[in-house]
Amino acid sequence: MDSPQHTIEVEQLHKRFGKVEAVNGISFQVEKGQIVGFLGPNGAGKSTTMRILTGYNRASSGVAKICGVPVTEDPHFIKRRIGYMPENNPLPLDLRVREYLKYRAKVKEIPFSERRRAIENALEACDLLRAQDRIIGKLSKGYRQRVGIADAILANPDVIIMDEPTIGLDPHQVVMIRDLIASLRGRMTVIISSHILPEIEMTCDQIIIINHGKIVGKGSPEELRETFIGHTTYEVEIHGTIDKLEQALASIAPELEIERTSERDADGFATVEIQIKGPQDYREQLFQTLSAHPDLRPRSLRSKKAPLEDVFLAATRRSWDEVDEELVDTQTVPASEPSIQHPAPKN
Ligand SMILES: Nc1ncnc2c1ncn2[C@@H]1O[C@H](COP(=O)(O)OP(=O)(O)OP(=O)(O)O)[C@@H](O)[C@H]1O
Repeated sequence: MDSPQHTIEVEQLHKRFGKVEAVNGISFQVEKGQIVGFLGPNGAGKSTTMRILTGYNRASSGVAKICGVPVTEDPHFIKRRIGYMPENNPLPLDLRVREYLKYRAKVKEIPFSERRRAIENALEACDLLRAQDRIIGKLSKGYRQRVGIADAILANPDVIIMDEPTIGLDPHQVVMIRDLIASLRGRMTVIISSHILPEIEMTCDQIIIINHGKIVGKGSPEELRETFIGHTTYEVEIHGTIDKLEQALASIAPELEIERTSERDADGFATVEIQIKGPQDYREQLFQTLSAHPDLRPRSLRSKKAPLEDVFLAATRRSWDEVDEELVDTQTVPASEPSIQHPAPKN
Protein backbone atom coordinates (compact mmCIF):
# COMPACT_ATOMS: atom_id res chain seq x y z
CA MET A 1 0.00 0.00 0.00
CA ASP A 2 1.27 3.47 -0.81
CA SER A 3 2.45 5.41 2.19
CA PRO A 4 3.29 8.91 1.00
CA GLN A 5 4.85 10.15 4.25
CA HIS A 6 7.40 7.30 4.27
CA THR A 7 9.55 7.12 1.16
CA ILE A 8 11.46 4.15 2.58
CA GLU A 9 9.92 1.28 4.53
CA VAL A 10 11.93 -1.71 5.63
CA GLU A 11 10.30 -4.61 7.45
CA GLN A 12 12.15 -7.55 9.03
CA LEU A 13 14.92 -7.58 6.42
CA HIS A 14 17.33 -10.53 6.47
CA LYS A 15 20.30 -11.23 4.23
CA ARG A 16 22.52 -14.29 4.60
CA PHE A 17 25.77 -14.94 2.77
CA GLY A 18 26.35 -18.61 3.54
CA LYS A 19 26.69 -18.72 7.30
CA VAL A 20 27.06 -14.95 7.67
CA GLU A 21 23.87 -13.19 8.76
CA ALA A 22 24.84 -9.82 7.20
CA VAL A 23 21.41 -8.27 7.87
CA ASN A 24 19.45 -9.80 10.71
CA GLY A 25 15.86 -8.56 11.01
CA ILE A 26 16.18 -4.84 10.31
CA SER A 27 13.03 -2.67 10.30
CA PHE A 28 12.83 1.11 9.86
CA GLN A 29 10.98 3.84 8.03
CA VAL A 30 12.18 7.13 6.61
CA GLU A 31 9.98 10.16 6.09
CA LYS A 32 9.96 12.02 2.82
CA GLY A 33 12.67 14.68 2.55
CA GLN A 34 14.68 13.49 5.57
CA ILE A 35 18.42 12.89 5.66
CA VAL A 36 19.25 9.69 7.51
CA GLY A 37 22.69 8.56 8.65
CA PHE A 38 23.63 4.89 8.73
CA LEU A 39 26.28 4.19 11.34
CA GLY A 40 27.95 0.97 12.32
CA PRO A 41 31.34 -0.67 12.70
CA ASN A 42 32.99 -2.40 9.72
CA GLY A 43 30.97 -5.40 8.59
CA ALA A 44 27.82 -4.26 10.47
CA GLY A 45 25.59 -4.66 7.41
CA LYS A 46 25.23 -1.05 6.19
CA SER A 47 26.30 -1.58 2.57
CA THR A 48 24.27 -4.79 2.29
CA THR A 49 21.13 -2.98 3.51
CA MET A 50 21.78 -0.16 1.04
CA ARG A 51 22.32 -2.57 -1.81
CA ILE A 52 19.03 -4.33 -1.02
CA LEU A 53 17.24 -0.96 -1.06
CA THR A 54 18.64 -0.20 -4.51
CA GLY A 55 17.75 -3.65 -5.84
CA TYR A 56 21.45 -4.64 -6.35
CA ASN A 57 21.13 -7.42 -3.76
CA ARG A 58 18.07 -9.53 -3.02
CA ALA A 59 17.04 -9.96 0.61
CA SER A 60 16.86 -13.53 1.97
CA SER A 61 13.56 -12.50 3.57
CA GLY A 62 11.63 -9.40 4.60
CA VAL A 63 10.42 -6.44 2.57
CA ALA A 64 12.01 -3.18 1.48
CA LYS A 65 9.74 -0.61 -0.15
CA ILE A 66 10.56 2.60 -1.96
CA CYS A 67 7.62 5.01 -2.34
CA GLY A 68 5.29 2.20 -1.26
CA VAL A 69 6.53 -0.32 -3.86
CA PRO A 70 8.56 -3.43 -2.86
CA VAL A 71 11.98 -3.20 -4.53
CA THR A 72 11.66 -6.73 -5.90
CA GLU A 73 8.21 -6.13 -7.40
CA ASP A 74 9.06 -3.47 -9.98
CA PRO A 75 12.82 -3.00 -10.54
CA HIS A 76 12.16 -0.55 -13.36
CA PHE A 77 10.09 1.72 -11.10
CA ILE A 78 12.74 1.47 -8.36
CA LYS A 79 15.55 2.32 -10.78
CA ARG A 80 13.79 5.57 -11.64
CA ARG A 81 13.06 6.47 -8.01
CA ILE A 82 16.56 5.90 -6.59
CA GLY A 83 19.91 7.58 -7.13
CA TYR A 84 22.73 5.39 -5.80
CA MET A 85 26.31 6.31 -5.13
CA PRO A 86 28.17 3.14 -4.09
CA GLU A 87 31.30 3.05 -1.95
CA ASN A 88 34.39 3.71 -4.15
CA ASN A 89 32.05 4.72 -6.96
CA PRO A 90 33.62 3.38 -10.18
CA LEU A 91 33.60 6.12 -12.84
CA PRO A 92 34.79 5.87 -16.47
CA LEU A 93 38.08 7.76 -16.18
CA ASP A 94 38.43 8.48 -19.88
CA LEU A 95 35.07 10.27 -20.29
CA ARG A 96 34.45 13.98 -19.81
CA VAL A 97 32.01 14.96 -17.02
CA ARG A 98 29.22 16.10 -19.34
CA GLU A 99 29.70 13.10 -21.66
CA TYR A 100 29.35 10.77 -18.69
CA LEU A 101 26.20 12.47 -17.42
CA LYS A 102 24.73 12.33 -20.96
CA TYR A 103 25.38 8.60 -21.03
CA ARG A 104 23.88 8.17 -17.56
CA ALA A 105 20.79 10.22 -18.50
CA LYS A 106 20.21 7.77 -21.34
CA VAL A 107 20.70 4.74 -19.08
CA LYS A 108 18.29 6.25 -16.56
CA GLU A 109 15.74 6.65 -19.38
CA ILE A 110 15.27 10.37 -18.84
CA PRO A 111 13.10 11.47 -21.83
CA PHE A 112 15.30 12.94 -24.60
CA SER A 113 13.62 16.36 -24.42
CA GLU A 114 14.42 16.62 -20.67
CA ARG A 115 18.02 15.37 -20.72
CA ARG A 116 19.74 18.70 -21.37
CA ARG A 117 17.88 20.42 -18.54
CA ALA A 118 18.51 17.47 -16.15
CA ILE A 119 22.27 17.57 -16.88
CA GLU A 120 22.43 21.37 -16.43
CA ASN A 121 20.59 21.10 -13.11
CA ALA A 122 22.85 18.34 -11.78
CA LEU A 123 26.02 20.17 -12.93
CA GLU A 124 24.83 23.34 -11.27
CA ALA A 125 23.74 21.66 -8.01
CA CYS A 126 27.15 19.98 -7.71
CA ASP A 127 29.10 23.10 -8.74
CA LEU A 128 30.49 21.25 -11.75
CA LEU A 129 29.65 23.69 -14.55
CA ARG A 130 33.29 24.82 -14.80
CA ALA A 131 34.51 21.21 -14.84
CA GLN A 132 31.93 19.81 -17.29
CA ASP A 133 34.46 19.41 -20.14
CA ARG A 134 37.23 17.98 -17.97
CA ILE A 135 38.25 14.32 -18.24
CA ILE A 136 37.07 12.47 -15.12
CA GLY A 137 40.41 10.67 -14.69
CA LYS A 138 42.13 14.03 -14.28
CA LEU A 139 39.80 15.32 -11.57
CA SER A 140 40.61 15.36 -7.86
CA LYS A 141 38.85 12.86 -5.58
CA GLY A 142 36.50 15.58 -4.30
CA TYR A 143 35.44 16.48 -7.85
CA ARG A 144 34.93 12.82 -8.69
CA GLN A 145 32.66 12.44 -5.66
CA ARG A 146 30.69 15.41 -6.95
CA VAL A 147 30.36 13.70 -10.33
CA GLY A 148 29.02 10.64 -8.46
CA ILE A 149 26.47 12.81 -6.65
CA ALA A 150 25.53 14.60 -9.91
CA ASP A 151 24.83 11.16 -11.37
CA ALA A 152 22.77 10.17 -8.32
CA ILE A 153 20.53 13.28 -8.50
CA LEU A 154 20.39 13.43 -12.31
CA ALA A 155 16.95 11.86 -12.74
CA ASN A 156 15.56 13.88 -9.80
CA PRO A 157 14.84 10.70 -7.83
CA ASP A 158 12.80 10.51 -4.62
CA VAL A 159 15.57 8.68 -2.78
CA ILE A 160 19.34 9.14 -2.81
CA ILE A 161 21.55 6.45 -1.27
CA MET A 162 25.21 7.24 -0.69
CA ASP A 163 27.73 4.81 0.73
CA GLU A 164 30.62 6.69 2.38
CA PRO A 165 30.31 9.82 0.21
CA THR A 166 33.15 11.67 1.92
CA ILE A 167 35.67 8.86 2.32
CA GLY A 168 39.20 10.01 1.53
CA LEU A 169 38.31 13.67 1.07
CA ASP A 170 40.18 16.60 2.60
CA PRO A 171 38.27 18.84 5.08
CA HIS A 172 37.43 21.48 2.39
CA GLN A 173 35.96 18.84 0.12
CA VAL A 174 34.08 17.28 3.06
CA VAL A 175 32.40 20.64 3.81
CA MET A 176 31.44 21.01 0.13
CA ILE A 177 29.90 17.54 -0.06
CA ARG A 178 28.17 18.06 3.28
CA ASP A 179 26.61 21.35 2.07
CA LEU A 180 25.58 19.65 -1.15
CA ILE A 181 23.85 16.83 0.75
CA ALA A 182 22.18 19.35 3.11
CA SER A 183 20.84 21.24 0.06
CA LEU A 184 18.84 18.10 -0.89
CA ARG A 185 16.91 18.18 2.44
CA GLY A 186 13.15 18.42 1.93
CA ARG A 187 13.44 17.68 -1.81
CA MET A 188 14.83 14.16 -1.69
CA THR A 189 15.07 11.46 0.96
CA VAL A 190 18.74 10.77 1.56
CA ILE A 191 20.47 7.84 3.26
CA ILE A 192 24.19 8.16 3.84
CA SER A 193 26.59 5.84 5.54
CA SER A 194 29.76 7.24 7.01
CA HIS A 195 32.36 6.55 9.64
CA ILE A 196 32.84 10.28 10.20
CA LEU A 197 30.55 10.77 13.17
CA PRO A 198 30.58 14.58 13.57
CA GLU A 199 29.72 14.83 9.90
CA ILE A 200 26.73 12.50 10.31
CA GLU A 201 25.54 14.58 13.26
CA MET A 202 25.85 17.83 11.31
CA THR A 203 24.04 16.52 8.24
CA CYS A 204 21.40 14.05 9.41
CA ASP A 205 17.91 14.43 10.88
CA GLN A 206 17.81 10.79 11.98
CA ILE A 207 20.51 8.27 12.73
CA ILE A 208 20.27 4.49 12.53
CA ILE A 209 23.03 2.56 14.30
CA ILE A 210 23.61 -0.99 13.06
CA ASN A 211 25.75 -3.66 14.65
CA HIS A 212 26.02 -7.34 13.69
CA GLY A 213 23.17 -6.89 11.19
CA LYS A 214 20.76 -5.50 13.80
CA ILE A 215 19.54 -2.01 14.59
CA VAL A 216 20.83 -1.08 18.04
CA GLY A 217 19.87 2.61 18.06
CA LYS A 218 17.49 4.82 16.12
CA GLY A 219 16.44 8.47 16.46
CA SER A 220 17.60 12.06 16.26
CA PRO A 221 21.04 12.78 17.71
CA GLU A 222 19.31 14.22 20.81
CA GLU A 223 17.09 11.15 21.25
CA LEU A 224 20.10 8.86 20.91
CA ARG A 225 21.98 10.91 23.53
CA GLU A 226 19.04 10.57 25.90
CA THR A 227 18.88 6.80 25.35
CA PHE A 228 22.57 5.98 25.50
CA ILE A 229 24.20 8.73 27.52
CA GLY A 230 21.49 9.62 30.05
CA HIS A 231 23.27 12.53 31.70
CA THR A 232 23.94 16.20 31.05
CA THR A 233 27.34 17.80 31.51
CA TYR A 234 27.95 21.48 32.28
CA GLU A 235 31.31 23.16 31.96
CA VAL A 236 31.89 26.10 34.32
CA GLU A 237 34.91 28.37 34.55
CA ILE A 238 34.93 29.36 38.20
CA HIS A 239 37.01 31.09 40.88
CA GLY A 240 36.64 29.66 44.40
CA THR A 241 37.23 26.46 46.35
CA ILE A 242 35.81 23.06 45.45
CA ASP A 243 34.19 22.85 48.92
CA LYS A 244 32.20 26.03 48.30
CA LEU A 245 31.28 24.83 44.82
CA GLU A 246 30.04 21.50 46.19
CA GLN A 247 27.93 23.31 48.78
CA ALA A 248 26.42 25.53 46.10
CA LEU A 249 25.64 22.54 43.87
CA ALA A 250 24.00 20.64 46.73
CA SER A 251 21.63 23.59 47.25
CA ILE A 252 20.44 23.25 43.62
CA ALA A 253 20.15 19.46 43.35
CA PRO A 254 21.96 16.81 45.41
CA GLU A 255 22.60 14.73 42.28
CA LEU A 256 24.74 17.43 40.64
CA GLU A 257 28.25 16.02 40.79
CA ILE A 258 31.67 17.41 40.02
CA GLU A 259 33.08 15.14 37.33
CA ARG A 260 36.40 16.75 36.48
CA THR A 261 38.42 19.82 37.45
CA SER A 262 41.29 21.46 35.57
CA GLU A 263 44.35 23.23 36.99
CA ARG A 264 43.74 26.87 37.92
CA ASP A 265 44.89 29.45 35.37
CA ALA A 266 46.98 32.57 36.15
CA ASP A 267 43.82 34.42 37.30
CA GLY A 268 42.84 31.60 39.66
CA PHE A 269 39.99 30.19 37.52
CA ALA A 270 39.52 26.44 37.06
CA THR A 271 37.33 24.71 34.46
CA VAL A 272 34.97 22.31 36.20
CA GLU A 273 32.72 19.69 34.61
CA ILE A 274 29.48 19.11 36.49
CA GLN A 275 27.24 16.17 35.64
CA ILE A 276 23.64 15.26 36.38
CA LYS A 277 21.47 12.33 35.26
CA GLY A 278 18.65 13.09 32.86
CA PRO A 279 17.99 15.74 30.25
CA GLN A 280 16.69 18.55 32.57
CA ASP A 281 18.31 21.91 31.83
CA TYR A 282 19.98 23.37 34.96
CA ARG A 283 21.92 26.17 33.22
CA GLU A 284 19.85 29.08 34.54
CA GLN A 285 19.75 27.77 38.12
CA LEU A 286 23.45 27.03 38.07
CA PHE A 287 24.33 30.45 36.71
CA GLN A 288 22.13 32.29 39.23
CA THR A 289 23.30 30.27 42.25
CA LEU A 290 26.98 30.44 41.40
CA SER A 291 26.81 34.19 40.59
CA ALA A 292 24.97 34.94 43.85
CA HIS A 293 27.42 32.96 46.01
CA PRO A 294 29.72 35.31 48.01
CA ASP A 295 32.81 33.04 47.66
CA LEU A 296 32.42 31.93 44.05
CA ARG A 297 32.92 33.85 40.79
CA PRO A 298 31.76 32.11 37.59
CA ARG A 299 33.31 33.40 34.35
CA SER A 300 31.47 31.19 31.87
CA LEU A 301 28.92 28.37 31.84
CA ARG A 302 27.79 26.06 29.04
CA SER A 303 26.13 22.70 28.69
CA LYS A 304 28.26 20.17 26.84
CA LYS A 305 26.78 17.68 24.44
CA ALA A 306 28.26 14.20 24.56
CA PRO A 307 29.99 13.56 21.23
CA LEU A 308 28.20 11.20 18.87
CA GLU A 309 31.23 8.95 19.21
CA ASP A 310 30.23 8.26 22.84
CA VAL A 311 26.67 7.42 21.70
CA PHE A 312 28.07 5.11 19.03
CA LEU A 313 30.36 3.33 21.49
CA ALA A 314 27.59 2.96 24.07
CA ALA A 315 25.13 1.67 21.44
CA THR A 316 27.49 -0.89 20.00
CA ARG A 317 28.69 -1.95 23.47
CA ARG A 318 25.10 -2.44 24.57
CA SER A 319 24.49 -4.73 21.64
CA TRP A 320 27.42 -6.88 22.77
CA ASP A 321 25.50 -7.28 26.05
CA GLU A 322 22.46 -8.41 24.05
CA VAL A 323 24.58 -10.86 22.11
CA ASP A 324 25.83 -12.20 25.45
CA GLU A 325 22.25 -12.63 26.63
CA GLU A 326 21.30 -14.41 23.41
CA LEU A 327 24.22 -16.78 23.80
CA VAL A 328 23.18 -17.56 27.35
CA ASP A 329 19.48 -17.87 26.42
CA THR A 330 20.07 -20.27 23.59
CA GLN A 331 22.80 -22.08 25.52
CA THR A 332 24.96 -22.27 22.43
CA VAL A 333 27.99 -21.63 24.60
CA PRO A 334 28.68 -24.00 27.50
CA ALA A 335 28.96 -22.18 30.83
CA SER A 336 32.61 -23.18 31.15
CA GLU A 337 33.69 -21.33 28.01
CA PRO A 338 35.12 -17.83 28.43
CA SER A 339 32.58 -15.07 27.81
CA ILE A 340 32.98 -12.27 25.26
CA GLN A 341 35.34 -9.56 26.45
CA HIS A 342 33.67 -6.17 26.63
CA PRO A 343 35.56 -3.01 25.84
CA ALA A 344 36.50 -1.20 29.06
CA PRO A 345 33.77 1.25 30.13
CA LYS A 346 34.50 4.80 29.03
CA ASN A 347 35.02 7.31 31.83
N1 LIG B 1 28.93 -10.65 -1.34
C1 LIG B 1 29.21 -11.07 -0.11
N2 LIG B 1 29.56 -12.36 0.12
C2 LIG B 1 29.82 -12.83 1.35
N3 LIG B 1 29.78 -12.07 2.46
C3 LIG B 1 29.46 -10.77 2.31
C4 LIG B 1 29.16 -10.21 1.03
N4 LIG B 1 28.86 -8.90 1.19
C5 LIG B 1 28.97 -8.65 2.52
N5 LIG B 1 29.32 -9.76 3.19
C6 LIG B 1 29.51 -9.91 4.64
O1 LIG B 1 28.36 -9.36 5.26
C7 LIG B 1 28.71 -8.62 6.43
C8 LIG B 1 28.19 -7.19 6.30
O2 LIG B 1 28.95 -6.54 5.29
P1 LIG B 1 28.64 -5.04 4.81
O3 LIG B 1 29.56 -4.74 3.68
O4 LIG B 1 27.19 -4.88 4.60
O5 LIG B 1 29.07 -4.21 6.11
P2 LIG B 1 29.29 -2.64 6.27
O6 LIG B 1 28.59 -2.24 7.52
O7 LIG B 1 28.90 -1.92 5.03
O8 LIG B 1 30.87 -2.56 6.50
P3 LIG B 1 31.93 -1.42 6.06
O9 LIG B 1 31.73 -0.27 6.98
O10 LIG B 1 33.24 -2.11 6.28
O11 LIG B 1 31.67 -1.07 4.61
C9 LIG B 1 30.21 -8.73 6.56
O12 LIG B 1 30.50 -9.82 7.44
C10 LIG B 1 30.67 -9.04 5.15
O13 LIG B 1 31.87 -9.77 5.17
